[in-house]
Amino acid sequence: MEKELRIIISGGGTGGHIFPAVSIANAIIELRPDAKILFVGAEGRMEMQRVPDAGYKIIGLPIAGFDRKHLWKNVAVLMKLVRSQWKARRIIKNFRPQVAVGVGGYASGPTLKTAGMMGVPTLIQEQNSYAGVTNKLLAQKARKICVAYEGMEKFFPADKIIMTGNPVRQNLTKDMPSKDEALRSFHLQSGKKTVLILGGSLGARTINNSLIAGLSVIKANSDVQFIWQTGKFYHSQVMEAIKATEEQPNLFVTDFIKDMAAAYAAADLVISRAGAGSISEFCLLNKPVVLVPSPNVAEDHQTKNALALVNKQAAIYVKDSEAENTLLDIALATVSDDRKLKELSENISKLALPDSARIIAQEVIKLAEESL
Ligand SMILES: CC(=O)N[C@H]1[C@@H](OP(=O)(O)OP(=O)(O)OC[C@H]2O[C@@H](n3ccc(=O)[nH]c3=O)[C@H](O)[C@@H]2O)O[C@H](CO)[C@@H](O)[C@@H]1O
Repeated sequence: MEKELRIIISGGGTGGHIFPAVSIANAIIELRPDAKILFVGAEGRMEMQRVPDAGYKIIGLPIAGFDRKHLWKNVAVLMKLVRSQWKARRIIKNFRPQVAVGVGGYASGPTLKTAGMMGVPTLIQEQNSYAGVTNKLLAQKARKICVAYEGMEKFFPADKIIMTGNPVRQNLTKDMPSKDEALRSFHLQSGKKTVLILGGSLGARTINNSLIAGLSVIKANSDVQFIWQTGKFYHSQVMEAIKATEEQPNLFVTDFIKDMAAAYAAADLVISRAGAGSISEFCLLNKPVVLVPSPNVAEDHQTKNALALVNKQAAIYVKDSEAENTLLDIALATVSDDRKLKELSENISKLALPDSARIIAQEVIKLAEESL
């Protein structure tokens, strides 16, 4: 009889780390339905809700990020780090995984470091074109490093790197509803052009402000409708602004979209930040997109993510600082230009890397079996 596989997956903080993790877990279960998977996240962060939503168990560590502005506050952060390592040690002792997978974000640091110290092989997945601090630290001990962009030898030992692309949640490619069904679920009309507005998993201030500034234009263009994801932080501000303009029948507004398959099925055009996970989804689903990279991320990596597409005429680029003046006009002109939509869709489809989750899952299972 095959011995039971036991795998820890750790990381989170934003959807960009959580959803690839869920997708890897699903692919492992597809290949080995008997595998036991345990997630380890950070208390109070998004993964503590999204991972159970996806049907997996998660335990939280009391970890927090370093405060670069108020250095004195980091004494408490260091204490939390030590407590997290103890907790990670207990989790690993009880669960006895054969492999630990890190997807970046706070929790993967103490979990994978402790796993490595306890002799458990580790694999990390880096989603971006610029490696995160945690993954760079964990790379020395990791057995395999799965990446989505060329040139990652700058950050990681070349012999450990495997080019896999970013895993995308399986339901986005398998169970897409029809466009009409999708539109109905957002209480929007069929037969109208639809723009999906995404601010990454947390929402984007600039994108929200650009749309708020254009509310009267949106109202006047009643032949175009919008699905607008504001992010939790900005939701009430956006709702207030909309209320002030009275009725807006061509808008569906929400803080977070759970059913992204429906959102993509409904959309003729997407406006979005340039997070690595979102970009992988646009490529796989051949979605025409206007990208507004966040300027507030390490090494400006979203601009690099975006330019990889823009340089191949596979996306439209709007600079964050220019969005308030130009974003809505560009989106409205693009969504009514069928030739342009087709060209963007064809070009972006060429950049898709399907099968990413399955390839990573195979590597994870291989490592686990080696230590059975
Ligand atoms: C501000 C910040 O630190 N952003 C980083 C974060 O982005 P962020 O967390 O925004 O991540 P991504 O753009 O990579 O992915 C967002 C994910 O959330 C999903 N989604 C989004 C909105 C919604 O309402 N519902 C929903 O399910 C998308 O389908 C996608 O799967 O991680 C990415 C991957 O490491 C990085 O490239 C980004 O720079």
